[in-house]
Amino acid sequence: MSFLQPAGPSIELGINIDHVATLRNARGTAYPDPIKAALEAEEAGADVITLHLREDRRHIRDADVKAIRPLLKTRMNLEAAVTREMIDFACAIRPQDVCLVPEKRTEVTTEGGLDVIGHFADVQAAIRQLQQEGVHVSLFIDPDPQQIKAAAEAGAPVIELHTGRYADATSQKEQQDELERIQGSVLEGVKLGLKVNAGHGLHYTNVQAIAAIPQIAELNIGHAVVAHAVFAGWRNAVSEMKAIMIKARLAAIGKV
Ligand SMILES: CC(=O)[C@@H](O)[C@H](O)COP(=O)(O)O
Ligand SMILES: NCC(=O)COP(=O)(O)O
Repeated sequence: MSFLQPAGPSIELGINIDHVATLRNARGTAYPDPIKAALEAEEAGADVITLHLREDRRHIRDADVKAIRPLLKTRMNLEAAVTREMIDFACAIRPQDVCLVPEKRTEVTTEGGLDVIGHFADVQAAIRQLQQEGVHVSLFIDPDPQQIKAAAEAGAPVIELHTGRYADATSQKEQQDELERIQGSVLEGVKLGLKVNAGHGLHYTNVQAIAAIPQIAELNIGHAVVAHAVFAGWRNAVSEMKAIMIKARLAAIGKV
């Protein structure tokens, strides 16, 4: 398949359950239960369950990951920082997918992509260690051609493009510029033989343009789905997001 050809109608939804745990942790209760959220999300159409074990354990905890791993019918995408502790933990859990992400203790959320160029040897070693356990490794990077090239050189088969700047754009022009940057980066990634995913800050009215990029394989979405669930219910929030993504993809490739 040429990288200029549409990848097709298929686009997968990874539901990030981090902020179900944020709500649970806020009151130290056992509810809402991230395990229940993961299993119900699968029933509502999620193709992947994404969860980020942060170094400060502010939302997902080790016990959540361990409990959820054997119960999933789909795939687990564990987001982890490039540290000895996290890579060893991920190797012990052996999720289907691990996405290596940057992390700062004081950030409110993941502010940007992993600097693969600046931490090349560590990233490459982490990829190799995880691949020895049969894990598909993804790198969460900015839509930047140099970082994409470095990701391919480091041996990652998958990249996830950070869509935060697109999501946070404060003008139409800025959003359009960011969208074009993402579109160009998707083609760069595909040209290098990478599977290209995307995510961060996507919600029910900004996801369409990203889902419409035909070569994107998977979107990971969390905060907006948890927020919408307050009003719509969890399963509805998941299935509405999936339906919006598929509609946008089919329209983009002329199938509707
Ligand atoms: C890496 C990433 O984008 C997700 O893990 C997302 O950031 C989840 O929310 P927090 O950033 O609040 O952990
Ligand atoms: N990797 C991005 C992700 O998992 C979801 O991010 P968000 O939708 O919670 O911003």
